[in-house]
Amino acid sequence: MRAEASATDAVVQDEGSARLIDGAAVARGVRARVAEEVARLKAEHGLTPGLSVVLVGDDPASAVYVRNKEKQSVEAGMRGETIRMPATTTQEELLAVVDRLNADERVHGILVQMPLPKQIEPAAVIRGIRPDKDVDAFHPANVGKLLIGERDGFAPCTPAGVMVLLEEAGVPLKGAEVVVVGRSNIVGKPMAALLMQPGVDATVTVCHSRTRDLAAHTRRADVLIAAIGRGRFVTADMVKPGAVVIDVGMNRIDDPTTKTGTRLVGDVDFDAVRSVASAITPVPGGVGPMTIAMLLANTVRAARQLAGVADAGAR
Ligand SMILES: Nc1nc2c(c(=O)[nH]1)N[C@@H](CN(C=O)c1ccc(C(=O)N[C@@H](CCC(=O)O)C(=O)O)cc1)CN2
Repeated sequence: MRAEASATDAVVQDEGSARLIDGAAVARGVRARVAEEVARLKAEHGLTPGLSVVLVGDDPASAVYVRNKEKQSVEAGMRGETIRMPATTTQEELLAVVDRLNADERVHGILVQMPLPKQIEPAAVIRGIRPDKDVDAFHPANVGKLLIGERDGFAPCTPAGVMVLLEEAGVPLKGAEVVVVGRSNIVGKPMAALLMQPGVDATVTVCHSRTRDLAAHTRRADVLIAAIGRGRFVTADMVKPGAVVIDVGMNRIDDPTTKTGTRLVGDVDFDAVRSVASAITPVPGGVGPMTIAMLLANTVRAARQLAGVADAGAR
């Protein structure tokens, strides 16, 4: 199966402003392809892909993401489970659970939800997950494989989702100037690696909080990817007219006009940038929904690889 599922209605256009890249619609397409592949694996190989998510503590946002991961994996026909552990869990206790999942043949994908409580070192937990079940693709073995282009590893879900959005929106990348703002291990760095892959062939610049004259870099971008974690950081004057703008940010800000008193904004000043860009992802409804869709796609691939079943799309 190819994750680059064909989705209808990926792009919506309003007069006089940038096309909206509809991540929710593209994610639905990816999930539909995942469900088809799960049905095939069950029927032809008696194989049910299994995803186990571990949630430590009671971060309210994490609880929502984890619930959606289980719900969407079950809807796709997979075996989905959530293991909930208290906020007082020690690193050893968490590693013991990870070890059990590593050894469980019904489990093909393991994910430990981030952030973790302070007493637990995320790097130690990530290293504890078997690389061939590491569907988050945070393990150094998968990071390395991505960088050197070994295709049996996994790509992290959020940047992999951005690649699918760009493809669905028909954005040309070969030789294009792509500027990534943000250098995190989860988004910025793997995003740059995916864009540099042979066959994609973008020219990539990675900027960050210490970059001198950031706007001089961002204004050169044909495709600008904002992943710096600061609300509405990218303003209209930082964007080249006609650029494609992908907003990976998710920042909750106070808004007394809403029922909850807060609102989600991206790293891009959406209303202003929309009148300069040619296409843009909204927040919410842009990159966010792709994260879980790509997690399901990675889990199906893990199941296939662990069982030695060929990719139907590659036959
Ligand atoms: N182990 C991991 N932990 C975390 C990851 C991850 O990929 N692996 N990413 C984020 C959280 N996350 C998934 O875990 C995630 C974030 C956002 C969305 C999403 O669909 N967002 C919606 C808006 C949701 C809202 O209203 O709050 C959107 O942007 O439209 C899905 C998954 C950190 N932890």
